[in-house]
Amino acid sequence: MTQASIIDGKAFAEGLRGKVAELAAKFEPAAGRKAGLAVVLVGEDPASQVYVRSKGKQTVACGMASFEHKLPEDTTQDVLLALVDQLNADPLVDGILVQLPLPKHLDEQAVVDRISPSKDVDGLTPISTGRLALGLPGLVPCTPLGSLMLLKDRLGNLSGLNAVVIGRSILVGKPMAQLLLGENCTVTIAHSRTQDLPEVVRRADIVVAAVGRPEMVKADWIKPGATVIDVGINRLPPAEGSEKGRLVGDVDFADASTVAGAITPVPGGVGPMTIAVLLRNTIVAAHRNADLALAEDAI
Ligand SMILES: Nc1nc2c(c(=O)[nH]1)N[C@@H](CN(C=O)c1ccc(C(=O)N[C@@H](CCC(=O)O)C(=O)O)cc1)CN2
Repeated sequence: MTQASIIDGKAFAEGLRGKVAELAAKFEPAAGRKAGLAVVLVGEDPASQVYVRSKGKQTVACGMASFEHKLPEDTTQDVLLALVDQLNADPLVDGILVQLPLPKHLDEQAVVDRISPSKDVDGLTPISTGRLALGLPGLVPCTPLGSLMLLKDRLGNLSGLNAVVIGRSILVGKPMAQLLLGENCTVTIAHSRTQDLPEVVRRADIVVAAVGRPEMVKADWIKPGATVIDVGINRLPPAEGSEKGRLVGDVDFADASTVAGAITPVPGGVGPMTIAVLLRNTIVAAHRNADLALAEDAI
């Protein structure tokens, strides 16, 4: 039985952060200030708190300024929009990220829409989304861009490959499909209403799973030798006697590894790329905002 090679997102992310740090070190004397990232967290969601803490630490470790804004769970839409306006106007802030999901009473899309496109390091505003769809340069959502970087590093040219993206979220599925289309893949977006999903996935040279259903994709869904990118991060219920459940992806890793050519693990695959690409997008935005040249394709 063959065994898939493991795509090490943690190591790749470390390399990317190293490149960001080099650029940030050169940016500071050229611009007369550090590149800056503002992260907004509303409420007490434990996973979001961990991600936001990690973002702050990694921003500072790369030599950029981190501005953290923590708001209570009962924050009103008006207060949140006023904070986004304030960050849009702040010349020390190059990138703004509102951690998702927001508490249910808030209108997520309206908040994202308020972010200035020049500071949209999450790539979620209508302008960024439209530019991606048109194939124009812009800021691209972090998880899909990180997944594409891993794919290109593993496979080189993706042109002509069949890609199936499972999931159609704004954060991952849709932008991922656009990025793969931009690489001349033949792209299928599968979702909860797709008929005979295993059969659709079996045609794919590249599978990107982003549905949020623990270990849904099995070995017999995978074309032998396919490259599998697992975007899912699901915490299983804790086993008896332990406090925390195991973290698994949307792909049954042990099972799919017997058929795939290469596969990302969870943890240590796509997850670490999400924050590394956020830092990459921040230094890119900083150069644009300060009118400094940067070879964006090189990072
Ligand atoms: N505004 C945004 N909100 C959210 C995004 C986003 O890109 N923009 N993505 C996710 C959460 N996320 C970052 O915000 C994120 C998820 C996972 C990881 C990560 O490194 N995961 C580790 C495991 C971590 C653990 O033990 O729990 C891994 O996979 O190895 C980083 C960032 C939703 N919200």
